[in-house]
Amino acid sequence: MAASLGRAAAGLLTRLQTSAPTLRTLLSSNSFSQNVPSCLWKLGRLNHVAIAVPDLEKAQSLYKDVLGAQVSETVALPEHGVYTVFVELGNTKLELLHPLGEKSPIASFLQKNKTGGMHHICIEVDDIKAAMAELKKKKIRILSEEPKIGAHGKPVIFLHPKDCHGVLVELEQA
Ligand SMILES: C[C@@H](C(=O)O)C(=O)SCCNC(=O)CCNC(=O)[C@H](O)C(C)(C)COP(=O)(O)OP(=O)(O)OC[C@H]1O[C@@H](n2cnc3c(N)ncnc32)[C@H](O)[C@@H]1OP(=O)(O)O
Repeated sequence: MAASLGRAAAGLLTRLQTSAPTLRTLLSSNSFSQNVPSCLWKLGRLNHVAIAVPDLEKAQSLYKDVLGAQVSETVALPEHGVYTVFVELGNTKLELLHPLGEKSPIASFLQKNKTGGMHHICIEVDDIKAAMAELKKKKIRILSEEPKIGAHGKPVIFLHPKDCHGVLVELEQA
């Protein structure tokens, strides 16, 4: 009786020793980690790429008349200090931006980039408040205390370009 108990205990010990690395492999394998959310919010699709332009009519005409894209009317967004025009591209959009008012956030950008240039990218998120909380913890500077309502009538925030490898990043609640 004692001998058979001893043999069973030894067998169990052997199985435990071999199962620990197996468990580690399983835990680190893709099939396992893909099902474990790393945070409470998720990035979605690229909503738009924004281009600051010194002459909105000329830029509109380039995309509409020369490149044949579908181009929206000009919309003034005084709370953002910009005029916007959207260019439909099928898989995403371009947002043409032009300064509105004396305190426009794109004025100094256009002073440095006289002929215009890529100003920001906008990526959708499923939970902007959760994104803000986590990004703050990770010391990414958010350029407003609270989300603002963006060009699509949805809450948006901007992340400092110096914390995003030189690119101004807008996050929009999907
Ligand atoms: C309607 C809405 C929507 O789509 O829903 C919109 O588009 S609103 C679109 C307009 N709104 C926004 O952009 C809101 C968020 N933007 C901001 O808060 C500001 O523009 C900042 C990004 C903080 C820049 O502020 P400001 O122009 O006063 O500072 P600054 O000229 O001294 O720039 C500080 C440093 O950041 C760099 N920097 C400035 N703007 C940049 C940009 N767009 N992309 C990459 N780098 C940029 C400068 O070169 C400089 O680097 P160096 O020190 O190395 O020279």
